[in-house]
Amino acid sequence: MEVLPYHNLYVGMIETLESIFEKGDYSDKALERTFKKNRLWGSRDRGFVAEMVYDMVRWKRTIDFASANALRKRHYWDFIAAWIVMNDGRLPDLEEFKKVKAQKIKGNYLQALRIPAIKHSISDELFEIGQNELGDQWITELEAMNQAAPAVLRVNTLRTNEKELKAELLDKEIRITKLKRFPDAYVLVEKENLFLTEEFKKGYFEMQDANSQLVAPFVEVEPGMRVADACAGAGGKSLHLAALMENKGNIVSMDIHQWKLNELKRRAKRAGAHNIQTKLIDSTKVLKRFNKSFDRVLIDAPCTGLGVLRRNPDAKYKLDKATLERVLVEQKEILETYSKLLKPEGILVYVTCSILPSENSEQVKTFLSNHPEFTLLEEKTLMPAETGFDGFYMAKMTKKA
Ligand SMILES: C[S@@+](CC[C@H](N)C(=O)[O-])C[C@H]1O[C@@H](n2cnc3c(N)ncnc32)[C@H](O)[C@@H]1O
Repeated sequence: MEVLPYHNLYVGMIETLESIFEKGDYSDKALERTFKKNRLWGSRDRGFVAEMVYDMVRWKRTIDFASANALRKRHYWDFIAAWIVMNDGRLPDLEEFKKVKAQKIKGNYLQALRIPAIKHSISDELFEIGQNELGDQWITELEAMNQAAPAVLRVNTLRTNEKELKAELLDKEIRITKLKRFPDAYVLVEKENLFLTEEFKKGYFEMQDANSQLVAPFVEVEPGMRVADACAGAGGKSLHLAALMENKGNIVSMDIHQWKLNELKRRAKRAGAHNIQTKLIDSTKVLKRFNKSFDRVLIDAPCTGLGVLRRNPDAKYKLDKATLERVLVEQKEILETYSKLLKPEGILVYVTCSILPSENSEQVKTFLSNHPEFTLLEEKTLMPAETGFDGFYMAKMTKKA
């Protein structure tokens, strides 16, 4: 690991970690604030701080153990030192690192490796949940999800095409390579902040994990159809559906939060997606008029997010059994409620970004046993370790005439 020696970088790092660990801020937002405050940092400085912060969030529990609970004592310098020592890095020659006992840290770290939940930096409760549902596979998946996620983009075919986007980005020395088996997915070769590019502002692409890009094609939409995106959030899937439908037909993007739908509208405008209409679901009554009116219903259900821990490592310490129980009830209700919107012979797709069978195949099995008018057409579980991308589950069902 390359370790930069400048004192101010560590001060910024500590401020960022405090706001993440103590105030519960999102890592990207906390980093953004730190960078705004330190405008003189160059790209190498920013890259170093960002990578350290993301890694330390990912390995928080392991580092805390190796540093003899530095975090609990709010000894952030010791916490950072432990991370550097664990990675065989050279501690910078700074006053705050002078008293660090590297041998002690290494000894603690060896001990940490013998306790699975600490080794994989996850809460005991969540470790147990995964093990109960996935057995030995859980460790393999945890190992995969403790890696940094690749940056993947989806070319927005409503605005541009592969050739044009590639050429424009290359002009700025940004290289992307095509991912086989994913029609519009490209992976970023070197780290870059793509959100700052002119091409992003023009709506030429969206950042979207490769497996997530398999959801909209799974819905089998066609131009001119009427489609409900029942849990649309900020619209990742709605935008992709609009592109596949070539802006023809009608997508109703629903959510229980207006602020998410506002963000969706903003993104749709940028992406040139004109066939999306948003609908706030503030009571199930508003859904009555939509009964049996859609050719396709996509339910991208709220879930534990256990397939996307790479992007959201903080969840490893926050998710618990009570959250899982609550989410299971919500998913069941959402399936009941929104499946009513489907026309006979239409297609209903249930999706989560979790890898737990209880949120996935078991939910679908229960739904099908209560609804003999539906039949299962296809089911896919995408595991992070096998695919190299985020974990997803999708089930395709149809309703008899
Ligand atoms: C997995 S996220 C959706 C992500 C989104 N489809 C995307 O591709 O960006 C689940 C969404 O379901 C919404 N939600 C939760 N309960 C809901 C309900 N009863 N009806 C509609 N949406 C709901 C949440 O607000 C959240 O935005």
